[in-house]
Amino acid sequence: MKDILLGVNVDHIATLRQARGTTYPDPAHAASVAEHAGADGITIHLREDRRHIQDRDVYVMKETLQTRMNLELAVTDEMLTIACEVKPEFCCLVPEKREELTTEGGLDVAGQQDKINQAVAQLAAAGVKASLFIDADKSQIDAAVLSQAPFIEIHTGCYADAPTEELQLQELARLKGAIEYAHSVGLKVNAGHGLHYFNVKPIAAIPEIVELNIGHAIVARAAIDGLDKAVRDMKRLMIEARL
Ligand SMILES: CC(=O)[C@@H](O)[C@H](O)COP(=O)(O)O
Ligand SMILES: NCC(=O)COP(=O)(O)O
Repeated sequence: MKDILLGVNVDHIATLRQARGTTYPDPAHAASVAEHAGADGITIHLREDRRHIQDRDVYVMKETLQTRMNLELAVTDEMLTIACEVKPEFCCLVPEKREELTTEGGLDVAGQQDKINQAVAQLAAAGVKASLFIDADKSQIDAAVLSQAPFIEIHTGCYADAPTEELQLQELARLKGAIEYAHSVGLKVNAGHGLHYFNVKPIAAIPEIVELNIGHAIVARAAIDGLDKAVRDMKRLMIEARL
């Protein structure tokens, strides 16, 4: 059986922190817990609007991660400068829209080939392996090969969000075809977005996938699984205060 890696995305821990402007919960702390639980890497997305991960988090995690950082970034001068300074092991280039709830689609590599080629070369010169977050589309895969990025991450959102089982099976077949093709042309293939406890298995079974990046479902599960202890701890403190 071939190994598959899990990259845990801790953006959603930072979302909770930013909602109140507190210092907790700390994504670096969450990353450490995830690593102790077996995460093979930590994914963070420094969005241009800084809605969750902050610059400071990136620099702190560069010092504290025991595994490796996969830093997701938009293809802008500001972000590429940060990536070249931080030098994460991987940098995943993603599309970004300010008003989106989450990353809605893959990066259009074919439509901005020169810009992506330059970004991949800039990262490579800094010793950072680039990954391109793309849809399961042959023309985007071919463009990724042209860019010389060693990795792609296939966006699994269309599969995860498919409204019926039939459409989900169609999406799964499309993902499998694209992943097989990408692997055959020499790319290392990761996948992720929208994966959760009830839809991950058919994706994890695709043998060419190196790593899955999963965040929202894991953080949501952690909140529910940890709630019992969290309530007990608070109640105990309150009772202790009256003793
Ligand atoms: C590119 C990607 O899929 C992740 O960065 C994911 O989007 C993280 O969550 P947000 O979309 O909430 O930033
Ligand atoms: N690149 C996908 C990712 O990092 C995690 O996405 P999600 O599980 O939070 O939807």
